[in-house]
Parts: sequence; C-alpha cells; structure tokens
Amino acid sequence: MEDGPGRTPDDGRGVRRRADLEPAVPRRDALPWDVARALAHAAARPGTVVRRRLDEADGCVLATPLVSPVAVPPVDRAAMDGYAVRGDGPWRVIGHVAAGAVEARELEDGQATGIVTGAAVPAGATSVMRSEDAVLTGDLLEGPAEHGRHIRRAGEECEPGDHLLPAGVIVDPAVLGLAATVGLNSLVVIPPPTVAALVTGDELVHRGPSSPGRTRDAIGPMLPGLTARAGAKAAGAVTHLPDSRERLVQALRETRADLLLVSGSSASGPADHLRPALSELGAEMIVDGVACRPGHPQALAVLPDGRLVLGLPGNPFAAFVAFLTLGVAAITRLRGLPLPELHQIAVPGGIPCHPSSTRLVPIRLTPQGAVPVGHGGSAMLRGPAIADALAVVAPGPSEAIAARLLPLDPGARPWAG
Ligand SMILES: Nc1nc2c(c(=O)[nH]1)N[C@H]1C(S)=C(S)[C@@H](COP(=O)(O)OP(=O)(O)OC[C@H]3O[C@@H](n4cnc5c(N)ncnc54)[C@H](O)[C@@H]3O)O[C@H]1N2
Ligand code: MOO
Repeated sequence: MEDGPGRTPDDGRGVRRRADLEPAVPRRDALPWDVARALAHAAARPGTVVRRRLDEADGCVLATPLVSPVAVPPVDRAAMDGYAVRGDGPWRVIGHVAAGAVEARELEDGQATGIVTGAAVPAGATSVMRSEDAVLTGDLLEGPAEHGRHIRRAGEECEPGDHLLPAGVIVDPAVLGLAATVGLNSLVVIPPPTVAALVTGDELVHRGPSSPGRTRDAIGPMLPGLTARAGAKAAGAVTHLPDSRERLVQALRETRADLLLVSGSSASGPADHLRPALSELGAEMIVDGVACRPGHPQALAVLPDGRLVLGLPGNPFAAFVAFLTLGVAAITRLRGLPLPELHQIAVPGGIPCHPSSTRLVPIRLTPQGAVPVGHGGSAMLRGPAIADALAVVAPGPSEAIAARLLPLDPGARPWAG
C-alpha cells in the first residue's frame, strides 16, 4: 500500500512512528501518484462557456450537445453520377439534373434523366444507375436498376432534433465538418485554456552544447509542443528567467495564463525559489511533491486570483513526467473534461518496482505487451524519445508484470482496454 500523508503503519508496539517508515522519497509529504493527479484535476476550474464560430472552434470542447436542427440529407439525393430512372427499363432519357438544380421534372414509368452525385433525385425516381453501367443508344437507356439503389434517402444521416454528440466531446475536424453538414455556423464550447512557460536557471544556454558550468535548455523546447498536444494554447513564447526570487515573483504576478509552468526551481537548493515565491504571493499548495520517479519534486499551487502554477523539476525527463502527471490533469479539467482512465497492459519481462514510489518507465508496445526501452533516468530524454508510452508501475516489493499506460503524447486518444 502507498504511504500517503498521515498514513503511518503500526510499528508492532501500538506506536505509529512515521519517521521509522519514511520511504526513500525526499519530500516529506509526497502524495501517491494517482492521488496527486486526481487533486490536480479537482483543483482546476473548467473555463467559461462561449459561442465560437466554426473556424475558431477546433480544439475546444462542446459545452452543450450537438443537436441537428435539420434532416440530412434534406431530400433524396443521387449517390452516383449516372441516370435516375423510374420503373423497369428500357427508359427514355428526358433531361439532365445538374448539381444545383432545385426542381427536376417528375419522372413517369419508363423515363430517365441524367443526374450527378449529390443532386436531388426527381420525384418518382426508383433508383439511380451508375454511368459506367449505362448502355445508351440515342436517347434510349438500358442497364441494371435495382429498386432504391444509389439513392441517399432524406434524413438517412440524421433527422431534426437528433442528438449527434454529447457535451464534453473535443471539437476536431470531423466534428467541425459534421456541424457544418447540419447547417451550424457556431458552437457552444469551452475554449482551450492558456498555458505560459517560465524556464529558470542561470546555468542554461539556448544554443549549442552543454559545457562545464553550462547546460543546454532541454525543457523550453518541449513545453510548446506538450502544451499544444494537451489541448491548451501557449500564452506567448517561453520566458527564460535567471535564478532570482524577485524575478520569479514578478513573472508569476505579471504572466496572464490559466496555468503557469515553472521549470527548474522545484527542489530545496539555494536557487530553488518556487516555493518561497509562491508563499510570498499567498498561493495555496495543492500538491507539494509526488511519490513518483522521476518527478517527485513537482508541485501544483493556486494563486489567489485562481491561476494555477505547476512546478516542473529541472531534470528534463522529470519535467516531462510532471507535465504528463499534474499538468495534463489540470489542463484536462480546465477544458471541462474528465480524467481519462489509463489502461492496463502486460509487461512480459517484468519491471522492478520501487518500494514506495510509482515508477514512470519509457516502454515500447509489442504484441506481447510493454517492453522497457532503457535510458529512463530523470536527466535523460533518450528513453522517452524512442518510447511509445510510459508504463505507470505501481509501488511494490518486487516486480510488476502489468502496468498502466500513460501516453507520451497527451493528445493521444487512450488505447482500448
Ligand atoms: N536536496 C535535494 N536535492 C535535490 C532533490 C531533493 O529532493 N532534495 N531532488 C532532486 C531531483 S529528483 C530533481 S528532479 C532536482 C529538481 O531540481 P530543480 O527543479 O530545483 O532544478 P535545478 O536544481 O535547477 O536543476 C536540476 C538539474 O536539472 C538541470 N536543468 C534545470 N533546468 C533545465 C533545463 N531547462 N534543461 C536542461 N536541464 C535543466 C540542472 O542543470 C540540474 O542539473 O533536484 C534534485 N536535487
Ligand atoms: O525525481 Mo527527480 O524529479 O528524479 O529527477
């Protein structure tokens, strides 16, 4: 069982002594990974509901069900280029129906008319014959004409009042096309939240390689893509800050976004200013350390005006894991979405568990199950770069033979269970 805050197993003498049992988790009050994720989700408030034009609604979340006001198609339509016919052949061709024609002459038995895909079939037509099946001699038409064939019936996609999608669906190109199909010009949605990125560290350089005393920033380049994939909108370019509490406080005060990411000042060293800065600003800590590896110093706080602040550990893979853990949970709720369930997968070769922390292990997906790819140290990105997903390995005494899957792409649809 996970050691949560306040959970102090009995020492056998009826005395509950937390210190004796403290796991190798440096933060005193580190929360179990699932609890931390759930808290981050619960702490965020869904964005304001607005009406958005279709060309501005991609990536928003439907705030109300998508209900069709009309029948689609509105009339019976030809599904093929060819001839609308009535009854059995042969037929005499009496005209042609163009794509935009409004009223075509009603057909009588033995009559046909040329027609294009999508055009309204004339009244009386019993089927449409494809042009490649038609044998035309003068204006006399012969060919196969099975009753009802190649006609899209009025209302076959939907009838007026049909609920096509529930609230909570992410608006994607298919949803936009569907909304347009049923004649809508706008949708009632929760727009993507805004996310700002502040990267701290005096030692960081942004071009060229690391060298003694200099470390190439590997977190800044990840954050815009992670933000976009999580369904949020970057609030401007990544901001680079020196290790200065004053500068961090000022940036936290001035940066307008629903969620502020701050990397590289999450631990307890002399240059780790995040917690003091948050305290100076009167923030409430929601999560202060997570019992996971990597990523344990991650933290989530809420500022008095409701903006969320996520502390990303400086080690790059730890920062990535923290974004996928607390960041994605918070963004998911800001979008008005539930936290997706993570599906379990077999780990045929086993993965060693940590006794008290959840491990996030880069893996490849094979037909047999998850296989670790290695290079999963907290300062390494080589593992996640070649992996398909992270295995969420629950704490335990030995080896896990099953684990849950956490997508590395936070926008990926969860895998089927
Ligand atoms: N006494 C303790 N020391 C540390 C703890 C702890 O609990 N107690 N936790 C360790 C773990 S685990 C991590 S992760 C780091 C977190 O440190 P910070 O978030 O405060 O970040 P820094 O100290 O600034 O940097 C740590 C490490 O990461 C490098 N770094 C920082 N930013 C970047 C970046 N944008 N791109 C690439 N690399 C970056 C930095 O140079 C350091 O090497 O703390 C441990 N220590
Ligand atoms: O957990 Mo640190 O976040 O292991 O590198």
